[in-house]
Amino acid sequence: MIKVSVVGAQGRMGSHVVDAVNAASDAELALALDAGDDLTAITPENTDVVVEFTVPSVTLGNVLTLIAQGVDVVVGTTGWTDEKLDAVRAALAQAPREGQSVFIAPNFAISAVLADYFARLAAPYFESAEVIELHHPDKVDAPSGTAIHTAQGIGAARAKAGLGAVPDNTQTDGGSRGQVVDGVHVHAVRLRGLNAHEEVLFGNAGEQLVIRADSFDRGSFMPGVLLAVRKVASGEFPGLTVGLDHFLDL
Ligand SMILES: NC(=O)C1=CN([C@@H]2O[C@H](COP(=O)(O)OP(=O)(O)OC[C@H]3O[C@@H](n4cnc5c(N)ncnc54)[C@H](O)[C@@H]3O)[C@@H](O)[C@H]2O)C=CC1
Ligand SMILES: O=C(O)C1=N[C@H](C(=O)O)C[C@H](O)C1
Repeated sequence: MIKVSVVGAQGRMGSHVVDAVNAASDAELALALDAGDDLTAITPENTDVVVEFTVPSVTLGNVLTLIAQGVDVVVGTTGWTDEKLDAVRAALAQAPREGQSVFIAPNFAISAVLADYFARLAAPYFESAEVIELHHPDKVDAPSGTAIHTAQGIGAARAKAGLGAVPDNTQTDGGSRGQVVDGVHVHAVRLRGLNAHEEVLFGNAGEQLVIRADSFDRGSFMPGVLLAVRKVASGEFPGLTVGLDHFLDL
């Protein structure tokens, strides 16, 4: 049995993870902690893997504390920058247990992971590319971590293919052109009734490709979370891994 603790256990995602762990035949719930709880209660004696779904402003601190506690961590919280990822790598290099793992996924839903993957494949073939993400209005960050990751992937694929800047003759902009991430415009919609959705638009003269992923329910993230827990617990992924695509045979 994999002993799993959940940090952010009272949140929208954390509470689903608690239920998913309780329902899994190969995992058991250890501690379920939330804001104000002492994370040093989590130790290698009671926990193999911690699942962390909190808020962008606290996740790095939580992950550093958990690394120092000697446990593996699966992170779904957004807000990760290159600097923060470097801080995790540095902490892992000093970790108390050999082969400790941290896994961070911008998105655990298979539809979103594949949309992101397909977007990277398509990117070299189109002059224009834009990303639209659409979420529930209780989300605290914009654009979504997934949209940033998708735009970064498109930007890297365009650069590798030698594509220049996307065509755009906008002369005035009050903010409607969105946030530019690695040369790709990213737009965020917040609408009651939505959960988590992303559309990637590619354009050439006379043609368009749209890749869309819709997550209608938070249950859609749980198979990916449990897959990550099992992969991390296997000990085959020491160090920092980012993205569920690493665990899929793509
Ligand atoms: N990677 C993925 O597939 C997904 C990622 N997310 C991301 O997960 C994060 C959480 O999303 P939700 O569950 O919707 O948010 P939420 O606001 O419902 O839950 C966050 C929870 O974290 C708790 N918390 C705050 N500070 C804490 C601390 N210092 N220590 C422990 N717990 C603390 C809060 O009390 C709350 O219960 C967001 O960054 C969101 O973007 C959301 C859905 C899927
Ligand atoms: O806050 C959410 O809900 C989600 N957050 C993640 C993100 O910002 O990409 C993943 C998914 O989009 C749901």
